[in-house]
Amino acid sequence: MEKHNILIIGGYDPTGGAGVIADAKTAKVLGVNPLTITTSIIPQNNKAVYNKVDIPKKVIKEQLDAIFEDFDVSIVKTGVLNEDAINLILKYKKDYDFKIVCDPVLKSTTNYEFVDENLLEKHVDLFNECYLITPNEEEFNTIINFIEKNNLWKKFDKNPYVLVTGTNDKLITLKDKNVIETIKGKKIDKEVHGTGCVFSSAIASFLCRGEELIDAIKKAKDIVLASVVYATKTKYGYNSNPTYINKEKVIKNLSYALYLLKKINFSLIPEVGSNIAESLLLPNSFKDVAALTGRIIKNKLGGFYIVGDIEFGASEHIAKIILAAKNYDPQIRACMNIRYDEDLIDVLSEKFSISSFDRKLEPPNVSTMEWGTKYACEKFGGVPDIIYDKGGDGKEPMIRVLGVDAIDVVKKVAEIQRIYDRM
Ligand SMILES: Nc1ncnc2c1ncn2[C@@H]1O[C@H](COP(=O)(O)OP(=O)(O)O)[C@@H](O)[C@H]1O
Ligand SMILES: Cc1ncc(COP(=O)(O)OP(=O)(O)O)c(N)n1
Repeated sequence: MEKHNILIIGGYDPTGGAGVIADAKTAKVLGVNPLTITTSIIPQNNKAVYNKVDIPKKVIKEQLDAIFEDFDVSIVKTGVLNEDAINLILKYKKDYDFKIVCDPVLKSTTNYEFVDENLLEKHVDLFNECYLITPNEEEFNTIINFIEKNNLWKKFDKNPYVLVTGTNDKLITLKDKNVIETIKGKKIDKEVHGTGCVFSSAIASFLCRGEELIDAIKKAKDIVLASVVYATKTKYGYNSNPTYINKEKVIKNLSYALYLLKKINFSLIPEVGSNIAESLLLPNSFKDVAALTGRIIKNKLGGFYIVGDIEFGASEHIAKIILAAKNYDPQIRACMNIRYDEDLIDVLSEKFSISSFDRKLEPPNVSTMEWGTKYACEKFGGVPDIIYDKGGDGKEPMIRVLGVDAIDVVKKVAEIQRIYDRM
């Protein structure tokens, strides 16, 4: 029987940017089986929420009965709820041993109020039974003020964890509010629909996989950051896109990229050899970048050898290009250096975006790759497909191909090789 079942109970956002669809996408990306119960249909998009139609209590109960009759559920993650849904969850909590992660969605990013004071008081009954509550700072202050104003602390005989979310997230317990841990984050300049849903369902999913709470939160932070970086642009905003980029994914991409490279007659190999690298999302150092421990080098038969293994921290040179490029486009995580050819560059401009730097302009005491990549990206106004330089004292001219992952880079290299072979 499926071990990792998470039951998501929340509202239905037809765009999939938030609500049970966003939660289910997140759980699925994390290898957890998403069981979902819809409490209300909420027609909306990134411009506005247009309605909220509650599902009848009988139908919510039938969904619960059907699931618990056939599945073991270790974690229940809640989003937009109504009073009937809360009463049923509390009833089931008495009969089944599951932890509740509650994302108290009081209002939407587009300022639609999901919860009035009567329903907020009902939420207080639920909070007491939660393992973790994940309000953003505004929701947290609303909840605490409401409990204080209505003298509702007497309803709490338990002390649930609360993660007050923001750029940095603060883990406390509800009653004594001592800070247990602060989880630091990176803010991307983008307003994305559904980040609260993705974050809380990612935490719930990692808990479902057996992670301890603080580890689950830290790993979920990477997921929600990726959901922002890879968010889907819509007419009025961005929809969250839960994405899991971990070391396993990076190594798999590089392995498949090398498999593809062996399928082409790759001959654009520089004297110093080529390397190909891919990083984790928003790498902090070359240790977050995987590459070949050796090189791709020419053999005497006009082909090439792939020397070494794929390891994180294996290449500082190519890593510096990716580390610099990420500041211009966080989706660019891969790069490969190939042989420079002047005639080729002229032709490539018809198919690829290109920029360059001149080593003669390099300031003293800088990393050439870091300075050169920044220079080329500034000149281009982003990250181009290709960055080249014509070499310098004892330095071979070089073409560097950049992309969203190693597979993307090798596909570009294959096209460049086809163009070169036709010249
Ligand atoms: N633009 C962003 N860049 C990076 N992280 C973000 C961004 N937007 C939201 N997050 C993260 O998603 C989580 C939930 O976002 P938050 O704004 O706190 O809640 P909500 O979206 O429910 O208002 C937080 O950990 C926050 O850091
Ligand atoms: C059905 C549904 N559930 C949750 C939300 C909240 O989404 P959003 O407004 O983007 O807020 P966060 O998920 O970022 O807290 C919704 N709009 N619809």
